[in-house]
Amino acid sequence: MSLSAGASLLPDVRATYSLPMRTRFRGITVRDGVLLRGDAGWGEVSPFWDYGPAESAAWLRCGIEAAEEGWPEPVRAHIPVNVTVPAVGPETARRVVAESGGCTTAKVKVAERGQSPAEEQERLEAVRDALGPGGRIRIDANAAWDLDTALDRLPLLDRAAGGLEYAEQPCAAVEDLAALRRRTEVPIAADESIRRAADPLAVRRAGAADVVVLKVQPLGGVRACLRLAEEVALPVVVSSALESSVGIAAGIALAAALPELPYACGLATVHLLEGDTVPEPLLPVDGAIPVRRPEPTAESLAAVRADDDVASRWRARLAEMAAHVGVAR
Ligand SMILES: O=C(O)CCC(=O)C1=CC=C[C@@H](O)[C@@H]1C(=O)O
Ligand SMILES: [Mg+2]
Repeated sequence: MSLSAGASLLPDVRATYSLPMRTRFRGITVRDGVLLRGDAGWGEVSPFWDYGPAESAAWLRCGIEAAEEGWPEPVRAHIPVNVTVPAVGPETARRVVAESGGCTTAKVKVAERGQSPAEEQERLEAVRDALGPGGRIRIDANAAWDLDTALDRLPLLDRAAGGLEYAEQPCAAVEDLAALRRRTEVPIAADESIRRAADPLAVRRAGAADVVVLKVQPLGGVRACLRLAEEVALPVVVSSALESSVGIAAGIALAAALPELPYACGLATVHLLEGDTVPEPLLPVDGAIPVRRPEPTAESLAAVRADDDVASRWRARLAEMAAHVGVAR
């Protein structure tokens, strides 16, 4: 089945998976999605449920690229990755770092609703303690702070962490990121301002970031991200959208194909799931994930199969996304 030959068709939908999260993350406790299979291999399509059909269309394009076209040649064999520390208490944070598979960079979630600044500081102190002085710590506030709160919090969290590598999306608005960047020593990374923006290049024009975070599914696939990386001309961190290993493989393919990769990537998130779609998950060893493309098996898919209700919701959703992308089912 080929996309270039006449009418475009959706690759075979082979499975709908559903996996509990080990810790609540981004407000979700279960991750689910569909797996496509085409001539080039397996692809994952797993937009979060709060994304509508238009925004989710990019996620489908990424899955179709994986299944039908495959990815550009890698220029490296291993991708250094960060351990992702959810908004947990200090003891759990310490354990997450210790069980990360040798990661020396940690990305720590902050600005969780209902948590105090003191809890964030304790989490960062625990992560620094677990990583040691040579480790790197970045935080992600998911656009939750206004400019004044960010100006207030950043120096405190920078101190608690013993130095921050960068702060990811501290504020929502590009102008606020730019204003903050002018007034703080901590480098700024843009995530939502890239993946959920009508104009991802606005970040560059405004001088709003030192680093951009690229996620292959929300940005429409590996090739679309390579083009964007070239246009935006800032250092790139490839991060996951909490996919199973089939989807993580697309992020790994992007990280492997980028001409420069100066930072650890946020692709070690299979740890956050209770199980995986493949028998050999894409997890770090000595702080890096090897560049490979794991394949599901009948057994691995059976173990994570979504129930009929979830599967039928995904069928309906996929039909809406396919209509946006212009592929027939
Ligand atoms: O970057 C990482 O280390 C892991 C991925 C990650 O943090 C995220 C994945 C998907 C949705 C987000 O809430 C979150 C992020 O904002 O970066
Ligand atoms: Mg982020």
